[in-house]
Amino acid sequence: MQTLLTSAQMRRTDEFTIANKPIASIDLMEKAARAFVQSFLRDEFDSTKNIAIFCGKGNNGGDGLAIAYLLLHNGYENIKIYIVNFSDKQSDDFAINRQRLDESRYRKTIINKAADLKNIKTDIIIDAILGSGLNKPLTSDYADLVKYINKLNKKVYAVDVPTGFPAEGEIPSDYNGIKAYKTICFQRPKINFFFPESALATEKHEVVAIGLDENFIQNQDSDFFLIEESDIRHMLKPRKLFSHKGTYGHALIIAGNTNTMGAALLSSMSCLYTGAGLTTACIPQSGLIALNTTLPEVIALPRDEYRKVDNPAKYQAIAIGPGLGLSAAHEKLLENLIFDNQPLVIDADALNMLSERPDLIDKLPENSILTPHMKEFDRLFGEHQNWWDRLQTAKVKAQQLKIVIMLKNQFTFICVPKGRIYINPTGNPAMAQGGMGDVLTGIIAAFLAQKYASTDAAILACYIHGKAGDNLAMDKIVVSASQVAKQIPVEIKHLM
Ligand SMILES: NC(=O)C1=CN([C@@H]2O[C@H](COP(=O)(O)OP(=O)(O)OC[C@H]3O[C@@H](n4cnc5c(N)ncnc54)[C@H](OP(=O)(O)O)[C@@H]3O)[C@@H](O)[C@H]2O)[C@@H](O)CC1
Ligand SMILES: Nc1ncnc2c1ncn2[C@@H]1O[C@H](COP(=O)(O)OP(=O)(O)O)[C@@H](O)[C@H]1O
Repeated sequence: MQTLLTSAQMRRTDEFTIANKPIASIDLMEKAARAFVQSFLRDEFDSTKNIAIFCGKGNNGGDGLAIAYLLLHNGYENIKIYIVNFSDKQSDDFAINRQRLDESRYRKTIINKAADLKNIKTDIIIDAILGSGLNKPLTSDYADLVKYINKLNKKVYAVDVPTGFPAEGEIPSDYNGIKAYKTICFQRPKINFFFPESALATEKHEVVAIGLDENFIQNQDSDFFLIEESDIRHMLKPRKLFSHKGTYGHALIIAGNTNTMGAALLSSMSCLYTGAGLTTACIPQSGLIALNTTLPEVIALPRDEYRKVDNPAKYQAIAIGPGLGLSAAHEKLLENLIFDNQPLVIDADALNMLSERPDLIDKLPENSILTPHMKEFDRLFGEHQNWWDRLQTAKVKAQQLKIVIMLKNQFTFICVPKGRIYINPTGNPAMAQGGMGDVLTGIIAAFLAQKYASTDAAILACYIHGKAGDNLAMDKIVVSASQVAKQIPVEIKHLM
């Protein structure tokens, strides 16, 4: 897991690295600039392009100057350097890089106020005005300059963080910072890059290592952790010699209705393909033929007037919700399951019924897993105006109720009872299609059936679900939920 840090913690890491490694502050800046340029050159290899580099007077601007220097040395002739002179202060390393530039033949333009800028002709912009030192919203000249740059509608590469974008905390809905095409950030992604609102500031980000002390970073106190493939490889348990279906547990999927039988099929299919020893689908009578013909391996349990799961203890995992439909009978079924006090996976309509019965929320069995998307989450726990606040609520609820909350999105946040938030990096917009969440629910149930702890099951399921989607999307514009389900055993095999 990568520990993710706030700007203040990054600054401390910076200081610690300089104090404890044989590297001076200016050399760290040089390393950052080199790492930026390496990544930039992979995208922009045409050295005849016009590049405008805007540099503030802090360390972000210092990076910008070093980047300009390196690009010029790489044969990029058409570089214009703009020094944003809106403050009397300058950082030491900015000053050193500025002096180096002053002593060279390279020219620069000083901008004393936003209105100084007129008729800039450029193909590409590098934004090094303000970085992680941002400590208030952009106003006056900074706001005007950024507005001007955004209006040029050019490809903007941001250094470390787009100017005006808060690295953590609430992202204002009226965000007025730089709108970058790509942000190349140092050592760790900013926490806020994982929120949907970050699309206002950057289309994508790439993290480049600059030699900061990894031990120091990993040992910082943080709630945020980015899941890595190596974690998944460590967590997965191989199937054992002499094992049999009983070894891998029995999962019960309570799902489907007359018009939504597909949801039950998708969840059951992914449960089967994730390796549960036995999968039983509790479905409406009307779905029996569909189940028996499409998934002959799955046991059918008709749900007519079904109000109670007989002997729930015989299942190692119970998931309820996909395509279930809302009814008094289903609500009773959910209530009874909650009173049975066995951990549950609760998705879709089961979440919607739960939001109508707040009395049941407090009674959720410990280690249950809730898988809401944004709207389901807000129905359960109240409206939120932004993702930062929503995530804070999810974190608190997961701790209070001792459950796992998977707040689904492009980057899903997995909030666990210990107060940690795991961020899943896999998945892509080709997966934005109905049924994808049903598949996720089946995968979670299968991992629980195989006796993975709730937190591990949630992390594994989310990562592998997204990874399957990523690999399938390499040559497809859209990936269907059943394709993802069928890809799961292939992904698990690759990861083992
Ligand atoms: N740690 C790392 O990994 C490494 C970091 N490096 C680089 O350093 C960057 C951080 O640099 P930094 O700390 O000097 O701050 P930076 O963003 O340049 O701002 C300068 C000053 O602007 C001011 N200011 C803030 N907000 C404002 C506003 N809205 N409107 C007006 N003014 C505002 C504020 O000054 P103040 O208001 O406090 O006087 C602030 O101090 C980081 O992003 C990365 O690029 C690498 O070089 C090496 C490794
Ligand atoms: N753009 C995307 N990038 C990554 N994952 C996505 C994207 N869109 C959807 N997904 C994933 O697909 C699933 C959708 O869940 P959900 O909205 O409950 O779907 P459904 O109810 O149709 O089954 C989630 O796991 C989500 O993370």
